[in-house]
Amino acid sequence: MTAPELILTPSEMKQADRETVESGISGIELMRRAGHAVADHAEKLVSPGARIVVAAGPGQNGSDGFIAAALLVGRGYQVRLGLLGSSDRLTGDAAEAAKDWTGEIGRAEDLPFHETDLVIDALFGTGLARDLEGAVRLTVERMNASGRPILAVDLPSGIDGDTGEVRGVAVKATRTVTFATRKPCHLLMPGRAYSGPVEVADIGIGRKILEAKGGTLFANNPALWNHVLPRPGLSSHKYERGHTLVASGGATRTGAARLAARAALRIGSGLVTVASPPEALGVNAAHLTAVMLRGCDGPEGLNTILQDPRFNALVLGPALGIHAGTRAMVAVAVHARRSLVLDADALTSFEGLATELHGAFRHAPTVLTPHDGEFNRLFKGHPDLLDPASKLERARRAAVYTGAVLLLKGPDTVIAAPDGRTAINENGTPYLATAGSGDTLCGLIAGLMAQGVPAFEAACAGVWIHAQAGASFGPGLIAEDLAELVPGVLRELLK
Ligand SMILES: NC(=O)C1=CN([C@@H]2O[C@H](COP(=O)(O)OP(=O)(O)OC[C@H]3O[C@@H](n4cnc5c(N)ncnc54)[C@H](O)[C@@H]3O)[C@@H](O)[C@H]2O)[C@@H](O)CC1
Ligand SMILES: [K+]
Repeated sequence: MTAPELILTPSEMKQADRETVESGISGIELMRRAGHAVADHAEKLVSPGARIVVAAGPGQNGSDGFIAAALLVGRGYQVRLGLLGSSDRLTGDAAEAAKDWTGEIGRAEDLPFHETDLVIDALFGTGLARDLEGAVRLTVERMNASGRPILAVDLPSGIDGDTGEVRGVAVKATRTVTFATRKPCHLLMPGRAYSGPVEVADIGIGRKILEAKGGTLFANNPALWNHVLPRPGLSSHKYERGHTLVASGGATRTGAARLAARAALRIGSGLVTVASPPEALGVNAAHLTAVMLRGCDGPEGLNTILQDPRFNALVLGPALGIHAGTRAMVAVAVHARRSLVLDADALTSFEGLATELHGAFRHAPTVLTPHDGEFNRLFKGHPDLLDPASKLERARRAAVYTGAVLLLKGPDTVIAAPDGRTAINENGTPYLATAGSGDTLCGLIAGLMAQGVPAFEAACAGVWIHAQAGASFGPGLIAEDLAELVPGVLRELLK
């Protein structure tokens, strides 16, 4: 089984680095390995004889640049190096690394970015501490304007390693070589777009150390959850595969629930029922076949249905209406302690009332699936949840606050569990931004939970499968297609 891909934050990586040094590999040796990895990668991009320009910063990111520059000269490249600031100010390992370079040290500001075959960006890495301004800013702008291929060392300079945000201005890299693990900025937008394809170089920091210092943040891919996906045995029957209930909106707002229901069925929920307001029974009945239908008049109706313990997973929110009745249905669901997915109107009905959800979901597996707008409305008046610059941090805090798995949607969907585990998704496609796409996602997650998949894994798997299905279709995708594409994705996963 492949191990899940760990993502370490800059400060976690610093600790892993320190621990590795304590275990006997020197700091300068780690830097040399990093420099080697950069040189090796550059060699894949341009052939010996080519011109390479290295822009080095004052910290260890610059040191990696110095070491790579020296190696590349030895391999027959024409290398020019420019430093930000004066070389007299380099200290410790950085001063040591600079000694490898015996060529001229120019000023980073003066480098001929337009007249080179490759730029190596070694200005700043994980030590970026403030926005880029003045001469540094101009240097980065000139680098970007050159139109030449840019290889970023560790991360594109100007991108915040934790948040993926641009600090004033940032290098638009063609590719990035990073060390030991990817950092959050390689997966979170806009950092992901600025990084280009990212190669992770092994510089000898062991998995045990990485797990001890990080261990809570992952790239969302099948290695994280494939082992808990339901694999029905020969003797399984539908009642063992769970029963998902999806609440429908009124007569003119029923499609969302059916999309969710269909998705729950496709992902393997043994039975799926749409709980419909009496006035919408006709329209729902006209469109449902394998999915069953039951009348459900508001919170009381839901309470009655949930007396039957076989309904073990529930979707509330899609087109349900923004009002007190929806809040009351959420309260019924919470009280019934079923696996629960809340989206759309079920979240927006609590606009400005998030305190009512404080700790509310601690007692049953629950997944909340807001996009940024819904998140901001839901947690209005809670700056501690809204203000962190990092999407990771916002999702993590909201998960702890509510006791639910918080799935914050976007091109870089973040899934955070109250216990701290967090994953960042990256297989999304812009074609998923289509009406009803979110309803389908709810159904996938609830359908997995109905089959006993824990909330965090169900949310992660649901997001990934949803995105994979969308990507496999591409242009022209509509939400109705998504559930029909799920079997193809599952077939690959369950091989
Ligand atoms: N385990 C790892 O990840 C390893 C990382 N190494 C490298 O070490 C780097 C981190 O090194 P450092 O901690 O020295 O940090 P950086 O080299 O990223 O930057 C720190 C320096 O930049 C200055 N600085 C920060 N923001 C600035 C701004 N906006 N404008 C002007 N100056 C600014 C700081 O004063 C400091 O001198 C990594 O990115 C990576 O390249 C490798 O050398 C070895 C192993
Ligand atoms: K860099």
